[in-house]
Amino acid sequence: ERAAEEAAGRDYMRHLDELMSKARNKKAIADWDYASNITKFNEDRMLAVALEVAEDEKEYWKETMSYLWHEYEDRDLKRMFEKYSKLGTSALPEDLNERLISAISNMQSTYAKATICDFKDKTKCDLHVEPEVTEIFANSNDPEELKYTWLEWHRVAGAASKGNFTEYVTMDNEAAKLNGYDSVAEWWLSEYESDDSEDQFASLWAQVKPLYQQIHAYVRRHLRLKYGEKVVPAKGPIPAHLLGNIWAQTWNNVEKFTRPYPDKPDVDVTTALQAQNYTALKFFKTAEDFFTSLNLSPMPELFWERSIIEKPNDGRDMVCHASAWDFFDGDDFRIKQCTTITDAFFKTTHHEMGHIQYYLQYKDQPVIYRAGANPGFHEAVGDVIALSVATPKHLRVMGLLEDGPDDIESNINQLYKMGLEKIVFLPFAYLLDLFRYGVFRGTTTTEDYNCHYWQLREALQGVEPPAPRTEDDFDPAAKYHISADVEYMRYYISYIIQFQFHRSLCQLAGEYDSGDQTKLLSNCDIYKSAAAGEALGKMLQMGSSRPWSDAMEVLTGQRSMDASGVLEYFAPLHDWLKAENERTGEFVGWEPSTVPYC
Ligand SMILES: C=C(C[SeH])C(=O)N1CCC[C@H]1C(=O)O
Ligand SMILES: [Zn+2]
Repeated sequence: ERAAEEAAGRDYMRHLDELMSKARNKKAIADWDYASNITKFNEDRMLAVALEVAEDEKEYWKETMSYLWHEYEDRDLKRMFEKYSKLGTSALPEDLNERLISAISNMQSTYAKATICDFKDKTKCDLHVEPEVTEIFANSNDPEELKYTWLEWHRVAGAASKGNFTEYVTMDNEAAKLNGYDSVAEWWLSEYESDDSEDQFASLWAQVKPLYQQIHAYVRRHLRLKYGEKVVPAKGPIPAHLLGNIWAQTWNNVEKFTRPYPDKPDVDVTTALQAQNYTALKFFKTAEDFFTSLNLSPMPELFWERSIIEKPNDGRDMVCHASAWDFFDGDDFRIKQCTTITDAFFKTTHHEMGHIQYYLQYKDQPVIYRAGANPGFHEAVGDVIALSVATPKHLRVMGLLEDGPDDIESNINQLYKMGLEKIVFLPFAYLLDLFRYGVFRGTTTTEDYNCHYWQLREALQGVEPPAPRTEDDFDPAAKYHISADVEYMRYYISYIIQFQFHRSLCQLAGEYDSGDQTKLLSNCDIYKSAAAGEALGKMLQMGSSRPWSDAMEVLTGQRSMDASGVLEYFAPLHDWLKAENERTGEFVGWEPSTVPYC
């Protein structure tokens, strides 16, 4: 009897998979059309399709819940039913779902359309965050220009969305409760499939915090030398506008004037890319070549036809923030990004193509399993490839870096450059969702949004705002993912596990052996390694069909996330920074900020 019931359940799952493939395809097309051309017409169509699909999903859900899947023996069949039992935002009554979708699309539109005036030419007022504001933070050395630009961007893209954000929190929490979660925080955490995920995240931070504090202290000293004691306090947090990035999330743009050994040859990839006339298309073809060198999949024809790889110049409003899209029909996969010819975008292109590669590897899974093993896995794929590309060894193979010394000092310079991207990012990524967990749980109310945000920014990241802040400001929404309802713990996890993946892939490629000092993890390049490619492909093909520990084990032999990969990779830098901060007597850590923000 039960066997017959399970057989009926299996048939139903096959049928539902077909229906869900069509529903998700229809929704993805409407979402793409809106994000790539923000008009009232496209917004209305996106909303109408979302509500129509939500109604269909409600019907499917009723049918799904009529099966006795809790008693099923077949673990895989049970896993599929369990995942389909979570209706998501479609569980909301139509009017509340409409309010939720509108609140998010209003924030997305505000962020995409936000412009500021130029500091030097106040008549030029069409500066967007990409590329103009990003470019100012990459190249300006004028604290006043940086402060002005920082304040303006946070006014037009942050404060402007406070109302919509509050509406979004209320509606999204309602949806969470209808799915059996106390708040959106628990819903987001459920994606990591452990009952102690928050403790795991906290323990990872405890492991990497000492390394972060060392690089923070070193950078603060060099910024103080450059801008003076009045601008950069000796023992205080670092003012957020001086770190080369509008969100202070990665600091690679201060590398050129803070390098440990300035007289060693520079590794300025941006200059080389521009000098060699790289184009956005060449970025994509180069990234594709790395994946095919591992015997992984090339980009399909439709990808090249339908992706948007440069900012359109037809005056349309578009969500420029880089994204990779699965249209759930097994053929249509696209990237949308506003490429500029910089080292940062060269890496972003690999990052986005990592998402596409994951989509391609699991495209034959049932739709319900076409996701990362956990959200961090999806963010790690492209970055793992970029870790190989970023090595001097690989850059020389590409002709982007002339031959130079492979001595200790050059290696410290290289590790420092990588640390400004990978170590520095960890507290930022961690705190962004610590902030939102507090908001969803109600421990942070609308009266203390900005205060709690900056308390976390000071406590974990050791940065402070360039000027006093009040609750009329709403600085979190000045970051795309807060305005676009994109969970962010995935990036924190990615920046930890990508080093576990990199270490295993490097061992498979014969590029790394922990006992062999001549094979540094930070100089490993897995390019053309069939063994590495095969192992990576096997993990990616699993999608979310098994708990992420099983996927992690397939590639690394480990079943848990740990910081041993990142600590091993940066060990020489950690030692060097400790010695250097002792030599200069730099205070490690930071005293409370004197800038009022609560
Ligand atoms: C490139 C993407 C799209 Se998934 C992105 O949002 N990233 C990649 C690095 C961290 C995070 C960010 O830009 O904040
Ligand atoms: Zn990503």
